[in-house]
Amino acid sequence: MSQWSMDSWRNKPILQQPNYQDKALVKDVEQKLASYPPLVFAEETRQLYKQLGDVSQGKGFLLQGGDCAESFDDFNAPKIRDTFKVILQMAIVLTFAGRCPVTKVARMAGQYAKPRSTDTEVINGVELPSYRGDIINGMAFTAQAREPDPNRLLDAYFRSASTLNLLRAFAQGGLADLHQVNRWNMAFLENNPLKERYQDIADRIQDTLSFMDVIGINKESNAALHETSLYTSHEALLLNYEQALTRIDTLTGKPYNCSAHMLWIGERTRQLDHAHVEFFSGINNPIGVKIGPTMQEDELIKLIDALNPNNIPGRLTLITRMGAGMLGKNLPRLLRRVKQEGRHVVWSSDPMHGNTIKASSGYKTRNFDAILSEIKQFFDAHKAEGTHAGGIHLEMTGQHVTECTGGAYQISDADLAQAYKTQCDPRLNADQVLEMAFLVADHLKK
Ligand SMILES: O=C[C@H](O)[C@H](O)COP(=O)(O)O
Ligand SMILES: C=C(OP(=O)(O)O)C(=O)O
Repeated sequence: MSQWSMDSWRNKPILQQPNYQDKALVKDVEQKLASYPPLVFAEETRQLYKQLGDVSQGKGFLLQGGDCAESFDDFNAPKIRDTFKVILQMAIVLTFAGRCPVTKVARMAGQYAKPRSTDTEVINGVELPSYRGDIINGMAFTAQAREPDPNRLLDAYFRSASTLNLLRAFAQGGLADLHQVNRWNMAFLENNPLKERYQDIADRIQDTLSFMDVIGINKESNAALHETSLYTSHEALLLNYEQALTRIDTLTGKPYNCSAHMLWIGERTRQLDHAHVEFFSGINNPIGVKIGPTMQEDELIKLIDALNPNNIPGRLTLITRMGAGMLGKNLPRLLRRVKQEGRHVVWSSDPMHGNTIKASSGYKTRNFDAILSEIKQFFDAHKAEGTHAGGIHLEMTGQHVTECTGGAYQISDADLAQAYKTQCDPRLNADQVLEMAFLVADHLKK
């Protein structure tokens, strides 16, 4: 077996990569990125690793969510703030109603690259390269926009740094203060049928805080009451970007990817003998891998062993994305085998990617009932197999979009056009996320 090195992935087959014209510019950009400061610190990554270790042992729940693809144009504070608040709000419902510690991981500050089903897109007889995320090319349907541009790697780095900076400020600077729980996205809650249920949780938290204050436990003595930890993650598709941001940690002497705390390998790039598995086998961050319905038991064990040969709890999260119609047949056999073989993993459910359909109006959408059904089946399968349903992975936004049909407001195919803003796949809006949070909390409590 050949030795792992930071660039040993370059000798392996690789899928879903842009074909840049100017190869010299790519090298130049990679060198610049490698000389820039890391975005996260390895020690933070180890804290997340430890928390995920607890989750894999049944002591906690992973909430991972954010945009399908972050956008260079729609890059502003309100958008970052609103998604941050929806994540907090969902975490509060899960923690309080579900009585379960929640580890929060945002699909933010780097979620810029998209694998695609086809290399090209045809509109009115014109064929152009597919849009692959703002780190690669532009969405506009012109030959110029669709040409992959290496300078976009630098733009993505600076935007990620800036997003992360604001997330850290929100997490530690007071916005996550539990005393503010009533003010997190209350505007959108105003007409929400679940408002009373959320309000009840918020009131109970306020009561608890008042009581704790009386007995001397307050935000001066306990940081957990006014700060939170929010980790970042993205699909690590562009390995030259990930390599450039991989650094040897001075405390441990080991390589850590410092573009985000957690990275995941997508369903389309997780082949055992390919570049993505090679690269992440040598990186020390917690890693996720997407698992679709065709995954076979033997293949899964080999993949687990390639990415977590020492079977360390917290290292590997298996994010299943099977589709509501496929999960019942395919998840239980995988749960059974992984349990039999004694492998430590976090099982998380992505109920989005297996449920994408084309609406009659032509939009790519996902039906809320199908999403809920996949989650419900995920919990039921774990219960039946005696394994821990450890997390949820959502494409969602804090904004008022109409991208997924159904939910309390019964968004129909015809409504999709009202606010369909995603760069690629349909996201849950803040109302739909809250509705889902209560459902998940009910399962967690059970
Ligand atoms: O988010 C995941 C993929 O990038 C996305 O589902 C691919 O979409 P496509 O099938 O339209 O290419
Ligand atoms: C591309 C993604 O998912 P998958 O690999 O499961 O298709 C994603 O989560 O953005």
